[in-house]
Amino acid sequence: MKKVNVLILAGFLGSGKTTLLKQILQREKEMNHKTAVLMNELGEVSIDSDAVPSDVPLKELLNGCICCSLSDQLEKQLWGLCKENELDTLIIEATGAAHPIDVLDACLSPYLLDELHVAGIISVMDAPRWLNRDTMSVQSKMLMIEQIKHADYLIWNKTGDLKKEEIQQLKDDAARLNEGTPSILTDLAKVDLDALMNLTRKERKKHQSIPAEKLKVKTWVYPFKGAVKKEAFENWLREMPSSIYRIKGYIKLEDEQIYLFQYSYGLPNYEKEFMKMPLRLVFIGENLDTAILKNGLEKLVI
Ligand SMILES: Nc1nc2c(ncn2[C@@H]2O[C@H](COP(=O)(O)OP(=O)(O)OP(=O)(O)O)[C@@H](O)[C@H]2O)c(=O)[nH]1
Repeated sequence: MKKVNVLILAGFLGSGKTTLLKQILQREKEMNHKTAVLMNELGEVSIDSDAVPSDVPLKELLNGCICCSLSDQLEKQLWGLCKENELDTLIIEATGAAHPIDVLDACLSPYLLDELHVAGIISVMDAPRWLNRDTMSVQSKMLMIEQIKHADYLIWNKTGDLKKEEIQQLKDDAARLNEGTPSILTDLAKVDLDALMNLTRKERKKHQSIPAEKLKVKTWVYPFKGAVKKEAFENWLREMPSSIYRIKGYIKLEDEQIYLFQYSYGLPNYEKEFMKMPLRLVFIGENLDTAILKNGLEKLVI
């Protein structure tokens, strides 16, 4: 029986996994491959699913991490996707807080052995965040190290504005932490998709699990009552603690237009949204002081 080729997309919050996923889906469509996506988000609200075209079978696991609290559900959902569709390829986008080996373990369950061929783990790393990782908690740093160590293909993303020494540092870190693994430096997760799809999974190395309770990454959703002024919002963002790793959701600006808003490692990004989406932002980070956040956000509403 033909097995479904599985790719696991890993990498810290906001590193560029969904940006890569969109390109893989486009390539698989051009190759006439039937592809499905299993997407996991830490928050209770799904935002990234909009990146998946409506003709691609999609299952979502929300409000937890597939490498720990949702691992049983991951097996069930994978089974369902394989049984309901005649798939060639299945892409799992893990949350940025997931340990890739724990996700791999769930895919290698005896229950799924006849269904899946796991091609490997692709880790997308936010290069500027990695270079400045000393501002992060020990656990988050450890998780990023694990995501690099266990990659079968390593993508240093967001490298466009880096200096020569920083590029060299990334190359040295890749060689030190995961010698011999293909690694590339890029922007907007642009990669040679043929090379990526011909991945070979390496021998498993011993891994260091990082339990969710130790990682302390939490999510919080803020529903907006109205539009906000972009300038005031961006001033507020600049004052935000660095332990807020990621924000995503829908926001209305003073032009009364709704935008898909994304924020990761200091960079805000707005994309016009033409559907009437609920105005809310998902915050993901450590030590979220939701009272202070709420107070600041309320003041922004026009
Ligand atoms: N400046 C810059 N922004 C990028 C690059 N790649 C991705 N982004 C932006 O970074 C933000 C996060 O990208 P995503 O692809 O959603 O990241 P992700 O890893 O899927 O995020 P989570 O699923 O929340 O962990 C988005 O606003 C992207 O447009 C890049 O190379 N440079």
